[in-house]
Parts: sequence; C-alpha cells; structure tokens
Amino acid sequence: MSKIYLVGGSVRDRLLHLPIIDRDWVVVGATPDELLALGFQQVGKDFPVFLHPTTKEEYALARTERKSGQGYRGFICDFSQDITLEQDLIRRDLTINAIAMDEDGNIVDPYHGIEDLKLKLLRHVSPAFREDPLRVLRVARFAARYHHLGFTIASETKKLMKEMVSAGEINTLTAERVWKETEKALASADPQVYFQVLEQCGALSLLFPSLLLSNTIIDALKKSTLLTDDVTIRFAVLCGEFPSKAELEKLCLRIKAPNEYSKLAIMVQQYHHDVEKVTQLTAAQLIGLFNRIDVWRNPCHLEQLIIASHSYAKTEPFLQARYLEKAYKLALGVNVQNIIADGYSGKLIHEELQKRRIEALLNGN
Ligand SMILES: Nc1ccn([C@@H]2O[C@H](COP(=O)(O)OP(=O)(O)OP(=O)(O)O)[C@@H](O)[C@H]2O)c(=O)n1
Repeated sequence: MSKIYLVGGSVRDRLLHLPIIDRDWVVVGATPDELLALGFQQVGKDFPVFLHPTTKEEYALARTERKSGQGYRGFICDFSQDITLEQDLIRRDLTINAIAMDEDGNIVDPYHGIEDLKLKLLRHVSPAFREDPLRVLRVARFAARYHHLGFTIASETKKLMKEMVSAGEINTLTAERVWKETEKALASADPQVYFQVLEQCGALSLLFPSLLLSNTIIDALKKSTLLTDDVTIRFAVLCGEFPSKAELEKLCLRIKAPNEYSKLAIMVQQYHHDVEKVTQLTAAQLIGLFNRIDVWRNPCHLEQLIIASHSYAKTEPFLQARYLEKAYKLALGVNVQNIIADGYSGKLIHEELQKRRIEALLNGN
C-alpha cells in the first residue's frame, strides 16, 4: 500500500505562513510501473521523478542516495519499494526542509525540523549534507531569504560548510548551478547575507574571485533591494566597486553571468561615480555620459544607472536623480529633423546634434 506525502519547501513555507510556490511530493511504497499505470509521466533521468497526470506537480519515489565519486555526478540511487519516508528525509539538506505532511495534514518530522523552525535555525539533517556541495550555496540563500524572520545558521552546520569548502568540494560545482543559486539569492530581501555567508565559510573568493565585500557594498546591496526588484541592478550594485573594468569582465565570464547582467554591471562600475558628482560635470561632460551609456537608444539605461548609484548614496534625498532626469529631458528635446531642415548633412548632423544638446543644457539651467 503506497502513501503520499508533501515534502520540502511547501511544508516548510506553510509552517512559516509564507506563500507556497510549488509543491513537491514523495511516494512511499510504490514502483515506477505503478505510477506509470496511473498516468504519471516520468521526467527524471537519474531519479524516478514523475509528473501528476492532471496537476503536473512533481512526485518522486522515496529514495536513498550515496555518493559514488567526485563532483556532482556519480550518485548511487536506490528507490526500491521498501525505502521508508525516514530514509528519504535523512538525505535532505536542512531539518526545516525534511518535514513531511500526509494527505490528512499529519506532520511527520523525524529530524525535528519544527523545533528548528521555532528556533529559527538552519541546521543540516545528517552527515549526508556533505554529498552535495551546492548545499553550501543553498544554506547561504536560505539565510538571505529568511534573514528578516531572524533565521541564522547552526554552528555545527557552519563548521561543516567550512570543512566542505576547505576540502575543495565547492570547486566541483558548475558555473551554471552557482549562477542559478546566486540569481535566486539576489531576488531575496537580503542578498547581502548570501554573500556574507559565503565569505564566512571561505567560498566567496573561490566562487567570485576579486569580489570585495566592503561595508559600502554590503550596505548598498541591501539598499538596492528597497529601490528595485530588478536583480540585474542588484548584481551591478554588488560589482560597482571593482578596481577595473577588465577584472569585472573576467569575473562575469568566469561565473557565466548572462549578458544583460554583465553589461549593466560594467556600466555601473564605470559611471556610478560620475552620477554621484553629476552636478560638478560640465554640460559637455554630461552629454558625453549620456552618449557612453547609450541612453538615446536605451532610455532604461539612465534609470538603471540612477537606481544603482542611488544605492551607494549615504544621504537622502538623492538629488542627482532629479538633476540627471532634467538634463536628459532637455537634451532629448533637441530635434534631429530641425538640424536636417537647417541644411546639415552626413557627419555634420551628429556634430550639430551634440552642440545643440549641450546648448540645451546650458540654456535650461
Ligand atoms: N541540493 C538539494 C536540493 C534539494 N533538496 C531537498 O529537496 C527539496 C526541494 O528542493 P527545491 O525545490 O530545490 O527547494 P525548496 O526547499 O522547495 O525551496 P524553494 O522554495 O527555493 O523551491 C528541499 O526542500 C530539500 O528537502 C536537498 O536536500 N538538497
């Protein structure tokens, strides 16, 4: 007789009274053939994971896992019918992620996840935590996600994370998996906590070489979350104090940051200091800045640069924003058609456009 349980994030978030995004189920005492006969669709290649015929939610057969070699690959997976719920739960990462709920709402919590929810502790379930180095990043991400609720990492888990990093286990993660966790962490309410946790366990310099987590960056990253939900801007804020464009480009390549992230990060690293002292720029320098951020073709660049620069500001209001927006509007008011109508052609159009934009700023003040 098989039995079905809700597990993982959906049980955890329900107990935390948080919204539930997706539900994962574990099936105990069934075989793949039984699920296929019920119309489930098998999706897992390595693990027996199935999609429910109507809800399309994920159902996994209870399983045990044993690491058989280095790196992420090389797991020996046992999903025979006699694997118990407790065996399935013990291989999971955190006690708060190892709580199950049956279809009648009864909780099964052999590893005391509910107690840790009350203590607000991120604690690993068992030494099996070590078998997946991605879990170091997951813990950092959960620490960021639940920071506002007061969650911290259990000291024994911190110790284990440090040991995993020292043993070089972090180096086996692919850039894609690291980026996925990082992107999720950037979307949380406290992304700075993710990077601080990685720093504390020694993983930051391995995963993000030459990223310096100064107090300025930590404060700015937190502030960016109050100003925008756009994770590309938050990432740019994180990278804003890189010593050189070349080093930042190197990091972006290495972590395989998608183009829209690296482009914006480089723009912010290059120009946020100009935005901070924008009132000291001449009209020609201001138009130069607009040209370099390609604002004429991408008006959103200005807004993104302003939000990122605002994140570093120590005082409010951020007057530079109004100043720049006004300058942009004035410069935008210059009409190319008028220049052509005045008889300019070829390269001269561009020169005259520059000149008139500068004049517009000078006259607009
Ligand atoms: N490296 C991993 C990934 C997942 N899990 C287990 O699988 C469950 C589901 O994983 P996932 O959907 O990735 O995360 P959630 O915990 O559901 O969190 P989120 O809300 O971010 O989806 C986790 O709760 C955890 O029990 C794990 O032990 N180790």
